[in-house]
Amino acid sequence: MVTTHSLGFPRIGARRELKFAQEAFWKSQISEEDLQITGADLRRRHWQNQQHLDRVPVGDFSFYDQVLDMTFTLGNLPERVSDTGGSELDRYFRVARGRSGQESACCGVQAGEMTKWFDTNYHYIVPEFQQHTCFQLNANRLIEQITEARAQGHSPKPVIIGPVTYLWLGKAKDESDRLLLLESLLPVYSQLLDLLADHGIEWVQVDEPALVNDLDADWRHAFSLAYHHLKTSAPKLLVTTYFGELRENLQLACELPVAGLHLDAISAPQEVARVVDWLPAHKQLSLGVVNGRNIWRTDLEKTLDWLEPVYEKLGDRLWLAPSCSLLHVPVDLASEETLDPEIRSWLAFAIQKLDELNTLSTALNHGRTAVREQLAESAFAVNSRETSERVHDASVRARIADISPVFGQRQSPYPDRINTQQQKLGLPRFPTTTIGSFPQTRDIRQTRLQFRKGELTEADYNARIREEVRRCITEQEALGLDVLVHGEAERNDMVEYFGEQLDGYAFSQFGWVQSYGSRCVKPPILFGDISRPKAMTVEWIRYAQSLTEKPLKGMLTGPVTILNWSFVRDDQPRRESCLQLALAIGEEVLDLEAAGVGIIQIDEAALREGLPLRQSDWNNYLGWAIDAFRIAANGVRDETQIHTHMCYSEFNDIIEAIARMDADVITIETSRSDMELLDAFRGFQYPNDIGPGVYDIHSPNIPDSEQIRSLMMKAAERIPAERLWVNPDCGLKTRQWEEVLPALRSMVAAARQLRASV
Ligand SMILES: Nc1nc2c(c(=O)[nH]1)N[C@@H](CNc1ccc(C(=O)N[C@@H](CCC(=O)N[C@@H](CCC(=O)N[C@@H](CCC(=O)O)C(=O)O)C(=O)O)C(=O)O)cc1)CN2
Ligand code: MET
Ligand SMILES: [Zn+2]
Repeated sequence: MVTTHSLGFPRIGARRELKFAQEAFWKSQISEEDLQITGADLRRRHWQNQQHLDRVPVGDFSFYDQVLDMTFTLGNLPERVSDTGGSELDRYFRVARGRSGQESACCGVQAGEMTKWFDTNYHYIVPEFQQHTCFQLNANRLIEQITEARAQGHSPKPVIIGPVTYLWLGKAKDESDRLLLLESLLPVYSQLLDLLADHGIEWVQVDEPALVNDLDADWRHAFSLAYHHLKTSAPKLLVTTYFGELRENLQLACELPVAGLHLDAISAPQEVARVVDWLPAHKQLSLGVVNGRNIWRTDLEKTLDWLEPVYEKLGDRLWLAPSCSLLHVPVDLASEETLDPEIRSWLAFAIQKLDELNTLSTALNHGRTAVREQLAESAFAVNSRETSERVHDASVRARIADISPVFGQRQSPYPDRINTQQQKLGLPRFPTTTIGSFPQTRDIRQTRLQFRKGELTEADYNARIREEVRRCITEQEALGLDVLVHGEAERNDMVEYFGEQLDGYAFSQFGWVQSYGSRCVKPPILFGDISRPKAMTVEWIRYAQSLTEKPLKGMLTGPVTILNWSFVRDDQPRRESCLQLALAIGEEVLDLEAAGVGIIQIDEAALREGLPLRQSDWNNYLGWAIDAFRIAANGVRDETQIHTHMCYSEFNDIIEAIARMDADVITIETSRSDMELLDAFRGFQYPNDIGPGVYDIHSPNIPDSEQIRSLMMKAAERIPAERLWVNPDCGLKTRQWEEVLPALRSMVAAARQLRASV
């Protein structure tokens, strides 16, 4: 018999129950106990959703982030929170979100750095290390949840992040070599595993996705070392890898002295056969056969075609699971009532994916006839999608075939056109601007909800959003900002908003996926060839410009980001979909220009995140991704200034690609890294203008002007002052007006001081 399990389940809740509880707790509207009750309810429900599995994951639930949970389990709290009072949960959220000086009688606490979880849109809190970091086991959370799962009749399989990946994900704050900490980390893992054994745990899932990355000899050695150290522990270890191919680490992974290995058969299908051959006969092999990163139904028959021979070879040693944790997909398709029925029939969310898993295991255990109906349904859906006329659009294909290199070429090189732009715009030195969005207040979201429910007419909705745009312009003028934005009040999300307006896209009602903490996204579903039926943003931008004499920056999301933050087609290369998006956004850029918008920002927030995990695949990706941006952006006249924005980007290794975008101004995240990121720009002599983010918008901390000024001074050591802009790290939509106004006041004040002194 095959064993079924899952690597993790979405924790936010089908109706985002966790999000609402977290946010209420942070606002002191509910107690810690209330929040704990919501957590327990969600765990109960999610284990129920997974009850057909032979083993359910325990420890995948989190009040903020599973990496931060591991940091607490290992007693690796940053020193700055250790004596800040309150309960453990208070300290936990303090690392996650920071604490402002205003909030406590004492002092502010800086939030932990947040960064992307591999190539996903999930963000984790980066573990912090120092040369003398000591680890100390705190297993309460895990043990309690194991007890909880058992009491509910489940067979728990604790999930932890493995020691090597834990170090890999973190950062040494003192430049020491974090790998040296492995020696002191391993005894704590041993202790944890022993404790789990004492609690009768048979299998532990140890996540080691670092194995799908490029590893140097030291990191590879760390894997052998770690698992030789842990091999004497009592529970059996299932080392899980996902998100990519093992490649040169395949043998290493197979030879680790553990009882089982999980391979992501969706992103590494061609490695299945090799692993089946290599894996020593006493080990279990878990295969991730249902895609945990997208929402398409699995072609069950095709999967069985290759899986049955594997089962014949492995017999009981075979386990089946989704390719990775289901954290990256929405919970339940059954809630979706407004999706087009044809498109809906092509989809599977987390619960449906587990059903598919169940069908596959039944087919292996009892033969295909035992699940004849399910297989027929799957085949029907797959066929319907393959042959649907809604997927293919000949005119889009024709436009793609017409693309030529001139599409991506500005009329003149940057040094020439920047002069034209400066003459036209007349901006001061250190121009101030924002990244686009202003607070998405409860009021705006309620308004949108009412409109969606039909309680508000389109005219009324538009009037209310216009009011919000007006307020936003008034506030920016009062602040004295130099380049204004309309504030994005009309957008639910910077990607979903465009998805809703483009042909070739569908969108869900409840398809929420956690992005970080309590923040979720509803990735739109790119199912067919993309085209733009009509202008998407022009009316809003034109309206905003009509309210001010100051230059207004039009705001678009770029093709690469729309692609990376959508659920995308698996029936054509990503490159193809991206070029189609580029043509659509390019049309919008030209419409904005024609409407008299002199500055256009095209956000490519997710460009870096889409970078393949393996460096040898970068050039290919960067080639088409940067081409797509250029096609979208560069059809404008010299006097039109193109901005782009990227967040959480480590630029060092892709700076040349970024330069090739040829945007006139790039605004980037840097503040949490203390302008360190700018070293990339210094080394390469990045030619164009740069706005290094001067304050972290993800934290409620309000910066003072001195902090900002000193950051800008650091920036000026690296970039010529005349090329610097002053702006926050990212959009302000997640903040409150009460936070935004004083922060921007500090920012404008800092810019004025700089103009006087530098
Ligand atoms: N797609 C995407 N990925 C991204 C980012 C991004 O902006 N977009 N930014 C980076 C950081 N990630 C982020 C992800 C989400 C949010 C965010 O603010 N999300 C909102 C939801 C945005 C949204 O779609 N809102 C809808 C629906 C809002 C809603 O919840 N409505 C309520 C009713 C209103 C209420 O009572 O609040 C309901 O439907 O029940 C709208 O505005 O229309 C949230 O979680 O709160 C921010 C940053 C990286 N990845
Ligand atoms: N223009 C967008 C905003 O300001 C860019 C955000 S990047 C995640 O919200
Ligand atoms: Zn951003």
